[in-house]
Amino acid sequence: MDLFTSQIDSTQNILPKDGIVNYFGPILNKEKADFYFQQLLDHMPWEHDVVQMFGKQIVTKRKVAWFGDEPFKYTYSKNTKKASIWTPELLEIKELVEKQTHEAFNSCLLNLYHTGEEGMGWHSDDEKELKQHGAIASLSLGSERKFAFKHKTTKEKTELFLDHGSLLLMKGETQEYWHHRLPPTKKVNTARINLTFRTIIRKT
Ligand SMILES: O=C(O)CCC(=O)C(=O)O
Ligand SMILES: [Fe+2]
Repeated sequence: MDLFTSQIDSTQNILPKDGIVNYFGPILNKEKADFYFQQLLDHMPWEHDVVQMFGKQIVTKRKVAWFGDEPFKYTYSKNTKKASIWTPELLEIKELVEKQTHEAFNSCLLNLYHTGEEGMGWHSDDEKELKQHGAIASLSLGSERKFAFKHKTTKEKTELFLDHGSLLLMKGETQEYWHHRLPPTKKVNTARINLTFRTIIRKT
């Protein structure tokens, strides 16, 4: 193990309280991370997202794609989407993420940020379709970006950089007590793809 990787402790909680966030650093080597980045960039059915802002529907520059075990329906910002079924590449990545985290996931939301000027505002991943206190694993590909957490009541902040091929895991009460965001930046001119693996509650 080299000095760089040995400095990342994936068992360390990067939140001071009210939730658990672990940063694993890169779990893919550069060659594999470059390969998946290009594959996903070229072959995902990318669509602009629609979000609710000050009571209005806004079409984002950022694009999304959504996959799952089944054609799950998922509603956020008053917008209902239907999941596509996993591609072979996404299944490979999902298995890798599950092995690292010892968690299981049944869906994935992918985000494509074309440049640093695209980001995602403060939110928590607490939609009613998601398993309560379920783990969310976030794999980053492409340009390195800052990611931030802010406590909903105390406003404490924690920030970190998400590297090419890296994995972040949010679990426990994280979504209940913390917001997170991907701040926009003028310092980055290249694209980033993020995959967030989640658990959707199956309706019986
Ligand atoms: O791009 C990221 O790192 C975060 C994405 C995110 O928070 C989400 O999709 O809910
Ligand atoms: Fe999120």
